Amino acid sequence: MAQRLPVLYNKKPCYDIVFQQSFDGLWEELQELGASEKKLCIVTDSRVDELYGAQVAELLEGKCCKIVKYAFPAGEENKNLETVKDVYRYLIEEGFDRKDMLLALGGGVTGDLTGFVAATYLRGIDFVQIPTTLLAQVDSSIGGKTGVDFDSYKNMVGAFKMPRLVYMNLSVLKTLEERQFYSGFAEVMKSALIKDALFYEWLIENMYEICEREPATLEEMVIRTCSIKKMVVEKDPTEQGDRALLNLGHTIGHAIEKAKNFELYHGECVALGTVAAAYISWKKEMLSMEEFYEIRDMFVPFYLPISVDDIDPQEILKLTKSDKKMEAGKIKFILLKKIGKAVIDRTVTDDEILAAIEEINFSEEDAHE
Ligand SMILES: NC(=O)c1ccc[n+]([C@@H]2O[C@H](COP(=O)([O-])OP(=O)(O)OC[C@H]3O[C@@H](n4cnc5c(N)ncnc54)[C@H](O)[C@@H]3O)[C@@H](O)[C@H]2O)c1
Ligand SMILES: O=C(O)C(=O)C[C@@H](O)[C@H](O)[C@H](O)COP(=O)(O)O
Ligand SMILES: [Zn+2]
Repeated sequence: MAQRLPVLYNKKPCYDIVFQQSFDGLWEELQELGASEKKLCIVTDSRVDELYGAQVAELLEGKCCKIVKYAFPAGEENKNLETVKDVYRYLIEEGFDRKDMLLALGGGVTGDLTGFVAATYLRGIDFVQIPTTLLAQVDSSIGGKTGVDFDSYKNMVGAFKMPRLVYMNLSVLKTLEERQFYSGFAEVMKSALIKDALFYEWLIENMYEICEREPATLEEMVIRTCSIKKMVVEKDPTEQGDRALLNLGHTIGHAIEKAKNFELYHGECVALGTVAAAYISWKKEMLSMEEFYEIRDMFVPFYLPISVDDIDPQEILKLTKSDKKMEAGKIKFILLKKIGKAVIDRTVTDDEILAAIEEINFSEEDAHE
């Protein structure tokens, strides 16, 4: 029996998150959304297409009006308006109208991009999230933040657009590359750090099983992380307030992602940004020194970086201040009071940011320690 978490939007039931171990239950779920009468377009990236594209298409073949597929080249560098335009053109050629539906099959790049196409094509068309990376399962497929990068600014153009369904086949996590798996784990850690100290303890206790990708452990981990995200986005769907807590590690993280030209993955940059945010929290006497080191060192067994080489602190500062989180000239920073409790802070100074960047700046001395 599939596990299911309903998500509310403006206090009304909006969509379900369905947890399965295969794609077998997908058609049944789509049928509930009237898919028999619709054209469906699977939007995916080249890598996921190779792995799962045919399997998902075959499953839906002959059941809906028409099933087509659009695959774009994998990678963050393609999460942009050019790819969006390519998808629009394909949908027009295939005669998609407002009653039809898009299926985002892939990681966060595919989900963000397809969701944005769904928000804007013909002023809005339904879409379903079928997340296939750990990151997309625990974070990006839920909550309706969609969008693309613009001129290398992260997520600069976007829309809130709720999916009609989030269908997770947890078994696909076994084909993820190590680095991608641990990149997704950074968002798991983030969720525990901002909201759930007990879950954080559980992650430590289950470290071995998580790294081994033991299916029952992964299932519990994904469901618990999704429950945190559900709780946050239900209270504040359009980030007027506390949803910003989900941005822990992202303020400096997005700056590093851009500065490194997407060489480092999103979750890796979130890990670095979280260490920096925890450092600022310690220096502001919000977080104890012990907790700072505890948080920093917790990333290490999950192969996540806690320092980065070849960065220019002044450039990172500049990029941090050009992210979307500026309000009336002040950066909205997410800091930690303790493990399991984050707060929004608007008092972080340039010097505090620079000191935090220095803390994560890899130096020759670190190499000899
Ligand atoms: N909308 C949100 O709330 C939200 C939340 C977090 C992150 N994001 C965004 O998500 C993006 C990162 O997502 P991501 O880390 O999933 O990256 P991604 O979508 O680029 O996927 C990473 C790589 O894994 C491959 N892949 C996907 N599923 C696979 C599988 N099962 N087996 C093997 N390979 C597979 C992909 O082809 C790709 O090469 C960033 O753009 C970030 O900004 C959005
Ligand atoms: O869902 C949210 O809200 C988040 O902030 C989740 C983040 O993990 C995600 O990376 C998001 O895309 C960041 O949003 P942005 O508005 O800072 O671009
Ligand atoms: Zn993120």
